Amino acid sequence: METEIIMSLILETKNINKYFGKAKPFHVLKDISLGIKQGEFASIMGKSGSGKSTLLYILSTMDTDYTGELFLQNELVTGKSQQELSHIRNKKIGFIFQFHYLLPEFSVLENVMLPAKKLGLKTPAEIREEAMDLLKKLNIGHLDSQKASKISGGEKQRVAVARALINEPILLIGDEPTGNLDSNNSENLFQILKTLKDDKGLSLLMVTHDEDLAKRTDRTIYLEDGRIIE
Ligand SMILES: Nc1ncnc2c1ncn2[C@@H]1O[C@H](COP(=O)(O)OP(=O)(O)OP(=O)(O)O)[C@@H](O)[C@H]1O
Repeated sequence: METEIIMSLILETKNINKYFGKAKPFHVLKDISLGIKQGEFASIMGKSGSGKSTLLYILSTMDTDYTGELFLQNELVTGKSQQELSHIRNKKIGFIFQFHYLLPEFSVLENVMLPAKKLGLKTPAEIREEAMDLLKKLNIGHLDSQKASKISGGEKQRVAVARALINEPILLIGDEPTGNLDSNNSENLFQILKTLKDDKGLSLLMVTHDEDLAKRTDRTIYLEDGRIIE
């Protein structure tokens, strides 16, 4: 029984601790142990300064300066080289941020294709076709050749979702993905994320300040002063 539960974890942390500063260290994350199952949509909430972004950086393998262990699909990623981590990140994790970080002078299609080109597992023609498919599924197929700087905020976030999905990740991590959107676009994006979970069995982990959205996820992880509180 226990094996079954362990097998289904997409992401797991064991006793993660993090300090900022050397002379007078500030203990920012305290014994964080959590697991995200396949097909689970989890949200992270907590006051400003509680450690949410710091935790996301570690979970997304971008910050390696911590103690404890991080597993992705039961594989220990803590201690791997930056090159290995970059490959794992590109292949397994999709990111959506509050600010989309699209390349403004590139077209919508080019922005979506970029992570797949970087990963280098498919031909440009295959990548183009898959990027186009994603844009169409997100109802922005008609914007493919528009410059990213020339589309609306809600459209930019949908492009960011397509970009996050192009390498078929197992986990989507969002740092306040709806934070910069009006309520209509926020709801729209939330529905898109929920569909990805329901239809594709994708695991999602999203930091949000929106209590109503958090309530509609499968589980909310509350952080207080760097600690998970139930
Ligand atoms: N590079 C750093 N050096 C020192 N302290 C830092 C650094 N980055 C963050 N902190 C501190 O760590 C704590 C947690 O910061 P973090 O950004 O993770 O909080 P947060 O919960 O994401 O906040 P917010 O909701 O405002 O984004 C804060 O007290 C912050 O001031």
